[in-house]
Amino acid sequence: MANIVQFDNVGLRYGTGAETLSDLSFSLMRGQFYFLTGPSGAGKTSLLKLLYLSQRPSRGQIRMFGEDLVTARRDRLPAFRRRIGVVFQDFQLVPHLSAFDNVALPLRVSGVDEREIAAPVREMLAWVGLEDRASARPATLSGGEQQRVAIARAVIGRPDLLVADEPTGNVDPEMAQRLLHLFDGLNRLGTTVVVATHDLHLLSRIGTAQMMRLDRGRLSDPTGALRYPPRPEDRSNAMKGSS
Ligand SMILES: Nc1ncnc2c1ncn2[C@@H]1O[C@H](COP(=O)(O)OP(=O)(O)OP(=O)(O)O)[C@@H](O)[C@H]1O
Repeated sequence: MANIVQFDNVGLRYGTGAETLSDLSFSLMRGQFYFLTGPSGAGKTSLLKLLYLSQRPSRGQIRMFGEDLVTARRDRLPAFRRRIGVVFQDFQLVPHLSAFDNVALPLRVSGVDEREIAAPVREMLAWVGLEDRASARPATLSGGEQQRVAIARAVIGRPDLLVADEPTGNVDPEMAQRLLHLFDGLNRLGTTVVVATHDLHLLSRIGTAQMMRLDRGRLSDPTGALRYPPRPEDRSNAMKGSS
């Protein structure tokens, strides 16, 4: 399995304060599902911001899709971003666009023919239970409805990497289950999925998911599964397991 993201000794500091994230070294594998957990303030959103390129690290190296992000030219970043679907904690819907046009946005940005946009957008809105609200502006939608529009927008372009920040925080358990099913389906098509959540109930739903746990800006990785390169003892354990 190829890795799609690799962090080496990454740190993030906002302004002149202490580091919010420290010594992050891990890789994310293509087609794998990850849950990111940890207490409030541990740095989950900050780590996701590094993943969806809204923050640059203060130190260390990040490789994504085989390229070094830290040294990449700024004009390369939009091309990277088009490969990443993001469900923001505060949704970040475009206020003057309808639910339909918000969901259509990634397809239009990627230059998909206008005649090929309506069907998938309607299908996606139906999946998240909003087929009747296609023409509604975000301000007229409830928090949970806005969240579902945000999710539909994040997944419609079948991104290589999906990053979701508490994507089920505003919906009931039944809808949470349905949305997770959507992520799972996308993951089965090859998208690497990273979901930050406090919802322990969700974690048990994807049996193949790996856990990433942040505590005060550091990743605890008891299994060594995220470590790159593997520690010698992980390598020998893996060899023992395969014999
Ligand atoms: N733009 C910023 N400027 C300064 N400090 C920030 C900024 N964003 C986050 N922080 C600080 O970084 C730390 C980690 O915040 P972050 O939002 O990443 O945590 P979190 O694990 O996502 O929390 P929660 O679960 O409550 O959403 C917090 O102490 C926060 O105050």
